[in-house]
Amino acid sequence: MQIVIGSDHAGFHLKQELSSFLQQSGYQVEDVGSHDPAPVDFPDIAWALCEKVRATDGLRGILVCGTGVGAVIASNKVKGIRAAVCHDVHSAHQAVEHDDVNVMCIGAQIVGPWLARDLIEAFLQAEFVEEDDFIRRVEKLSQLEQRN
Ligand SMILES: O=C(CO)[C@H](O)[C@H](O)[C@H](O)COP(=O)(O)O
Repeated sequence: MQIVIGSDHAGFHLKQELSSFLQQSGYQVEDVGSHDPAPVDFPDIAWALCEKVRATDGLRGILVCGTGVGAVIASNKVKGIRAAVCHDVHSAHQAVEHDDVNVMCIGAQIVGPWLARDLIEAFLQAEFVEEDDFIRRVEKLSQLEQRN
C-alpha cells in the first residue's frame, strides 16, 4: 500500500519516526516534506500532500503538525479531501469507515510516538463501509464543496 506523509517543523520528528515505522511495516511511503526541522508553513505542506492524495484513487495521507489543527483546517480546504484530526484509535478507524476520510492529521505536541503508531495503523487498516447512509453523507460532503 502506498502512503503520502508530510509535516511542518512542529511535526517533523514524529513524521520521520512514523515514516520509518511505515516503511518497516511494508508501506511504500512518499514524503512531501518538510525534510528538516526549519520553520515552514503548514498550509504549504498540506497542499503538497493533498494534491497527491486527491490525484490517486484510494491513496491516503498522514499530515503532522504541532496540534493537528492547522493541518486539518488546511487539508479540508482542498477539494476532494476529507481530513480528520485523530488522537484516539476509535476515531482513527471510524473516520474511514463512516466518513471515507483520506487524510489523517496528528498533533505531535499532543500524542506520543507509540499512540501515533496505533493511530496510523487503525487509519490505514480501516475501509469505508459502503452502506447507504454513509454513501449519502459522503456525497453531501462533496456537494458542500460546490456551494462555495
Ligand atoms: O499546530 C500547528 C498549527 O495548528 C503548527 O504546527 C504550529 O505548531 C503552530 O502554528 C505554532 O507555530 P510555531 O511557528 O511553531 O510557533
